[in-house]
Amino acid sequence: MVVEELEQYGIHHTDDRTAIDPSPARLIEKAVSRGEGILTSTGALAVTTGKYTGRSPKDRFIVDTPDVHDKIAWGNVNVPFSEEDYQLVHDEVISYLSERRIFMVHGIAGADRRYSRKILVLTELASQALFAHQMLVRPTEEELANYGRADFVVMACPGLKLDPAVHHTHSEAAVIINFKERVVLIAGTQYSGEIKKSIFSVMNYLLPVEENVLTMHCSCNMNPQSHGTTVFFGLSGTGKTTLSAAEGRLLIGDDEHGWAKDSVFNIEGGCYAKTIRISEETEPQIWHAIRFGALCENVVLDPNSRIADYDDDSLTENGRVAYPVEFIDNAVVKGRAKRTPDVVIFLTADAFGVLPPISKLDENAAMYHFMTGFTSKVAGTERGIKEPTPTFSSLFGEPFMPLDPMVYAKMLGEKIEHNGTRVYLINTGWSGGSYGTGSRIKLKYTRKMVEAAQSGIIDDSEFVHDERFNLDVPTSCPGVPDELLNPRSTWADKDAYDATAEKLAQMFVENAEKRLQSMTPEVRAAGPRPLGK
Ligand SMILES: Nc1ncnc2c1ncn2[C@@H]1O[C@H](COP(=O)(O)OP(=O)(O)O)[C@@H](O)[C@H]1O
Ligand SMILES: C=C(OP(=O)(O)O)C(=O)O
Ligand SMILES: [Mn+2]
Repeated sequence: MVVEELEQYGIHHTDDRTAIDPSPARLIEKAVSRGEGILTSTGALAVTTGKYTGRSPKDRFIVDTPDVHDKIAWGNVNVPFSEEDYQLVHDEVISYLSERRIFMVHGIAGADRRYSRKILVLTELASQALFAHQMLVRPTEEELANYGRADFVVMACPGLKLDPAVHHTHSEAAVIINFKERVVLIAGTQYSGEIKKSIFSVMNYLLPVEENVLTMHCSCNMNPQSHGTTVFFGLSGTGKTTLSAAEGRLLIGDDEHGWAKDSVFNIEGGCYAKTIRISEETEPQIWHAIRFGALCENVVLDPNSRIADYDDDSLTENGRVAYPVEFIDNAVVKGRAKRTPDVVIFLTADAFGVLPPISKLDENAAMYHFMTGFTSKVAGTERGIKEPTPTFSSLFGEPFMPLDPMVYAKMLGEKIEHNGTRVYLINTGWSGGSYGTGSRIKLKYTRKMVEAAQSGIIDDSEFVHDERFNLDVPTSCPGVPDELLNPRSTWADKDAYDATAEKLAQMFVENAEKRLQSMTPEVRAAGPRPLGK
């Protein structure tokens, strides 16, 4: 059976210890007995991932085959890889896996079964199999019995180091997506984020092209009474995971969703939260999800008590924990809502400390900011990022989007218009100065702003128009000090604020000129307008 199944994917397996869909308990026992990891004091499995503790965008490739050649937005993000080189790496991966014990996880991407795809993950590590099991949508027994051939196969070999001179990769690591063969090859990196984000990239191609479903880099939660849903777009570190796990809301998912004509659904079955400086007080739900069945990556433990020190960044700022959605008390285990989002929130973490913490966007401003995707990358999630770095990333997720950004932007624009969705821009970044002088806006205040946007009460505030950023800013919000809502008032040095704000407004304009040629004049006019002073 196993041998036959693997043969379908070209693996002539000789090791009879292949493990098929072991339970989390068995995977954890295996991982511990093989020395892959240890248990934390709360029962989570803890591993370290070596050199790669974050995603490695320079090592990510898409195979340039004729069927996708004209559809992919090739460039720095979607880097082409030749079919010949793919074959070389593929053969290497196949012979590597053929000689080893393999862990197989039959998973699903897409909680709304009308749009789901079967994803088979093959990995050499029990701990990565645990990750795949907890992070993908878990098939029912019936679905497992009728699984058949997978739609996509992910082969993860963290221990296989490639040779750039031979394999024409960027380094010893590579993540290579092949839409023709329906295979993802991962070599040389153990950071599990590569598994989930490569599957996301695959879905970001398949669902818009084959199903007319908009895929989004966002979290999603629901009002338990009205069932109204909110999606939170945002690049890494802006607060998707943190803010979607909220008291009094039902969690749908923390990172990847589809928006169909009559539903919004999680692409995954688990969450992948940052652990750095987490506290029980500010993030209680995530805190309590760090338990047996969860996988911690690069979290520092006391050698004897095995108590985690979440403040210790000596391994990385990007410590993580992966857990199934049901580890959050109030999760929608089915992973979908039978209605479309009422509220869209764009999260940005502005390290300049000059954008208002909340503003309301009309349709044109929503399109402008979706196309622009401004934030500051925080340390750790991507290799090489050591401190907050301003960046523009279309759709708040360019690294994962294989198609032209306009494809997704048009779909979102139509959906927002059709649904009458309210859109807000929320800055979870700095206040009272830039990174270094100011401080990060307090999570408790951001949560209040999110609640006010969700309930709509924020719309009852007075609004002032910030001329420079061209944003409508409320002057009050329940539970938030008024002065916090106007960033200029939080800076002691007003001249410094003006100069910094002017610089950022100018960066928006330059970005639009360079990268967003396809914006309509109305959309472009909705962006920042430097005051020239
Ligand atoms: N005001 C705030 N809003 C959101 N997150 C905040 C805020 N202040 C600090 N943080 C921290 O920033 C990080 C946000 O990361 P996360 O929620 O994992 O983002 P994402 O899921 O978008 O990558 C968390 O570590 C959180 O504790
Ligand atoms: C896992 C990731 O996602 P996020 O930081 O958005 O949670 C990542 O970007 O590697
Ligand atoms: Mn996240």
